[in-house]
Amino acid sequence: MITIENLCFSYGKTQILTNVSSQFEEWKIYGLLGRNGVGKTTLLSLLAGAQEAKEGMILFNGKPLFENQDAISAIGLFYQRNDLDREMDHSKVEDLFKKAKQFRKHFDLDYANELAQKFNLKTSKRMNKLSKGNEAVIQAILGLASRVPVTIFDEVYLGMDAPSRTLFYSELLDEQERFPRMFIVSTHLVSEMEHLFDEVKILENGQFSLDESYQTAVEKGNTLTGDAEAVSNVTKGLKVIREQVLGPTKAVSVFGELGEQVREQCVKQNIAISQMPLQDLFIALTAERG
Ligand SMILES: Nc1ncnc2c1ncn2[C@@H]1O[C@H](COP(=O)(O)OP(=O)(O)OP(=O)(O)O)[C@@H](O)[C@H]1O
Repeated sequence: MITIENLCFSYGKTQILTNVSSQFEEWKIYGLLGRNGVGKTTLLSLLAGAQEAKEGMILFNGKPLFENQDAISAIGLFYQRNDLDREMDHSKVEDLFKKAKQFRKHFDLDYANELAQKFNLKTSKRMNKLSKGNEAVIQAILGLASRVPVTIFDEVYLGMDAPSRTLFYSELLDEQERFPRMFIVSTHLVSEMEHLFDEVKILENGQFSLDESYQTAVEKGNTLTGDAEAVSNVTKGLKVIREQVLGPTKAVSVFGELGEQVREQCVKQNIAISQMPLQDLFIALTAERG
């Protein structure tokens, strides 16, 4: 398990993370969401021990994570193009897989080759001759086949075409069933990936503005649609995150638990309640404060 306590991080005078506290538990898939530049990659690199948290704490199974040998062998960070690839620019994909096998004791070479076939990736190709999409595919394969207890994918889908992304998502779910472990996945493709998530964390203004199970998160976002005046009355005092007026009809999205009273009012006044998809909830919540 990874625990973050009062984590602060800055690049020079620019504060990126401010007093972040949270937890990442075993056997769960976490979706890390946030607008461009909020600090997702920064947070993931801290979680992977690639840089040190100078203020606050990051613990791996109760002990400081940075330069902790147990954490180093248990956590893998996979992103579009990493140093291992660069060092191996003139090597073949099959050599990269063999190298990964030496480096990661649970790396499954047969599974990596099986995935390469599924993704139509020729393992005899040299690394510096790969398309951008295939570079991304390699990171997905390395992450899945490494079978490390904590697998972090930082926007690894970038450059992959739609069929490859779909294959990646289904392999990730299959792997999670075969060898349960923790996955932390940062993404902007919320609607495409939300079915993967057990937990959702939205990073905004240096903190998690939402940090809960996927189910709880989506149950909190509802759109009330009906007669404009009736909807305005029912939603008074609720946390409104989006409003749309369509002639005499109004659709108001609210965040938070809807009480029995509100639900009864909606039935009486013919106001439809629909749960917001995570993508819409993410846009509305993060657009709110710009
Ligand atoms: N090494 C660095 N030195 C200085 N500033 C940096 C450095 N790395 C990132 N930043 C800045 O820190 C902020 C957070 O960057 P980060 O890459 O963590 O965001 P992100 O949420 O992953 O963004 P995106 O979704 O666009 O990939 C950005 O403003 C970025 O410009």
